[in-house]
Amino acid sequence: MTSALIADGLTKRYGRRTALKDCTLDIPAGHVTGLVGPNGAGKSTLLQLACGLLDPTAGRIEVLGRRPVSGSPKVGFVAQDTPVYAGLTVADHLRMGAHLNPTWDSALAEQRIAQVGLEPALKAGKLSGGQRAQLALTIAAAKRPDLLLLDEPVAALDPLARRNFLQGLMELTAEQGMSVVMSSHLVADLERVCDYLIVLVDSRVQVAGEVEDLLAGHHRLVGQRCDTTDLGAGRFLVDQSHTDVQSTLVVRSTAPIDDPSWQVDGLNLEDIVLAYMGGAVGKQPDAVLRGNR
Ligand SMILES: Nc1ncnc2c1ncn2[C@@H]1O[C@H](COP(=O)(O)OP(=O)(O)OP(=O)(O)O)[C@@H](O)[C@H]1O
Repeated sequence: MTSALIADGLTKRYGRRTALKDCTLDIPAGHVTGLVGPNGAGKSTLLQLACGLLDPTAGRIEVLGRRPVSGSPKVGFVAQDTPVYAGLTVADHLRMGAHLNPTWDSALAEQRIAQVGLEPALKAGKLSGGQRAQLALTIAAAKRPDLLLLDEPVAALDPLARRNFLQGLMELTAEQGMSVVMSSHLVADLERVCDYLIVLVDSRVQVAGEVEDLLAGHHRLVGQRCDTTDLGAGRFLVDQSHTDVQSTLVVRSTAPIDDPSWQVDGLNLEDIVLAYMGGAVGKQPDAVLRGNR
């Protein structure tokens, strides 16, 4: 199997509101994928379509080569509010997980609970946000899924708890070789753990690809004020700002830019994400938009 998730023209509408529009993706298996975008961009909707909690309005989605089915043992899902049963203990959660999941790995669950310092007899309602997130991750991972979907798993965590959570996630992916798709607003965190990135803005995928390729393929160009409508073949404008004398462009390019009229610098992942989130893509003609995908 080579794809963890394929979407083709995937669209989800709630009544008249479009949450996801014409989304086309092919996420290779074995990656930790970051899903980033502003509030309301459609991230949760995409994850819920991927785990079978929602049905598409139009288009197609395939997860691990099949149409998503809610409750599949091959797919683990941790929802945005890391739901746990307040009246049940940590140990009760593990017993329930074992009862409900044919592929449950008790050793993994118990080892993780001990490792992250969760007291088995403690009721989940008494756990902190970070501990709840660790419990939810443990339950999802102990299913030994091939794909783990995490909806803003670290949003409520302090920096130390976040680091511990992400460290735990990296260990799990290294040990189990599973694919992960994780939404977050914290791009610096995603940069540490993700090797694939999707930027979703206004219900549309603006860019998706291997982090390494995105870093290599995006450039900041600074030079004399210019007309940006013609950047040349294979170059696509992502964002632009101008003063009276100077233009600063963020450009995606299929080849290195070797042009003495520009000062060309690399970008980090956060720069790239911000360029797409606040950038010129949505204001460009269709031809340029298509080129960006
Ligand atoms: N059950 C629903 N009924 C109606 N509209 C919805 C529903 N769920 C989501 N939406 C709308 O769909 C759009 C996408 O929402 P979604 O929750 O997928 O965004 P998101 O990127 O996850 O946002 P956030 O970063 O704030 O969690 C939003 O405009 C939202 O208001």
